[in-house]
Amino acid sequence: MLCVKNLVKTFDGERRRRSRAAGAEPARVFAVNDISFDVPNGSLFTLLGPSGCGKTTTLRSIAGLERPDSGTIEVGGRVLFAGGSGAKTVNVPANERGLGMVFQSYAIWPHMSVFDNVAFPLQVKKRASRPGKKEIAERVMRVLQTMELADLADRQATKLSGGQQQRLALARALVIEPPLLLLDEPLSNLDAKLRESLRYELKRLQRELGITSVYVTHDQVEALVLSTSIAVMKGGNVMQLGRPREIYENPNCRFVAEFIGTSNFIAGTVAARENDRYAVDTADGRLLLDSAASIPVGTEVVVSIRPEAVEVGATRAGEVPNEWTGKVLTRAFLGEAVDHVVAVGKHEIRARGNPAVSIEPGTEVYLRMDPGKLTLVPVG
Ligand SMILES: Nc1ncnc2c1ncn2[C@@H]1O[C@H](COP(=O)(O)OP(=O)(O)OP(=O)(O)O)[C@@H](O)[C@H]1O
Repeated sequence: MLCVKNLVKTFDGERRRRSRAAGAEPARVFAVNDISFDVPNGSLFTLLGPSGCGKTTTLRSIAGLERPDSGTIEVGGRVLFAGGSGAKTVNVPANERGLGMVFQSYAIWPHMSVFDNVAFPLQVKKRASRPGKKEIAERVMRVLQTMELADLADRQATKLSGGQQQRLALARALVIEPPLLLLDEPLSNLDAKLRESLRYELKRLQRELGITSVYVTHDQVEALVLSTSIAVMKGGNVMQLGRPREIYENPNCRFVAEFIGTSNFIAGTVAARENDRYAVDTADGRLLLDSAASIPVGTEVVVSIRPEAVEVGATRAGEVPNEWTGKVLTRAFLGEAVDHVVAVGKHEIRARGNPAVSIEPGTEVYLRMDPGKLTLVPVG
């Protein structure tokens, strides 16, 4: 459905004092640095990354609100942008791209009712493609029902709660039945509880309506919950692209592992390998792990393990791989889980588990790490 190829977007950077004196051109900032991705029909694709990584610029380029330096953007086979050396330039204006957009600030029209807010994008269509009054009313009510706002159709838009206003913004984007929906941090202005419930609602809607969407967020949990696939961005580049579980369980670099959740990192050297079973020697003992990666014996690596994959026990299991002895340093109750930070030699390892297992700091414990849940991360 959406195909982005070799997209580059630069901005004028800050002029350095000395180079300004010499009359030099300001340096260019590569907000988006040659990225490519495809979003299949009906899926929700997330651009995830820290502030300034280029996700909004990518989204705005797709929307037609930013003019890329080069690359191509196609939606459903229609070229919306093509540019760069040698290419014939195409740049369809934003209002002719027919895409749905929802932004962080929901920007509903305050002087209108809920119904009129949603009807407006249809009423202002060019005469040839504008639906009749009856059809507009039907389409508006259908989308209001989906968003569970039908009962509030006559209410003035400003007299809605934050969550209802954001649902209204979504309804307004959906009513034009866009081939592609662009969402830029649509939940970030809401409080934590509402954000969570709308997250699930969005997922349900996306599934039911099968809308192809591009979603921008810096919230890794939101990305994991909502997405069909995720592109993790850093400094204008896509560091890893994959399904949520793949990215969470098999991060391809330390940046992704750290960004997508709290991981434990244990440095070591590959000591042996037999098929997919690796032995990695670390400062605090040997770790056995399964990986399909092809890494030669002698390579320095980092082993990553999620806190929830580390089991803490007060008694020794024996005869299991990766059982390490340590001492509980701290314990934190998180409601549905308990975190223990355990000192093992040089390492401090975080374990997250069932709150039924809560162990006093100072206690000697046994950590068990399942070889299938350890990930080899290339150093660097
Ligand atoms: N209009 C602009 N002029 C100059 N630099 C810009 C402009 N817009 C963005 N940038 C720069 O481009 C880079 C990418 O910005 P972008 O807004 O795409 O990041 P982001 O990942 O969406 O961040 P955030 O989550 O904070 O919105 C940043 O270094 C930013 O400072």
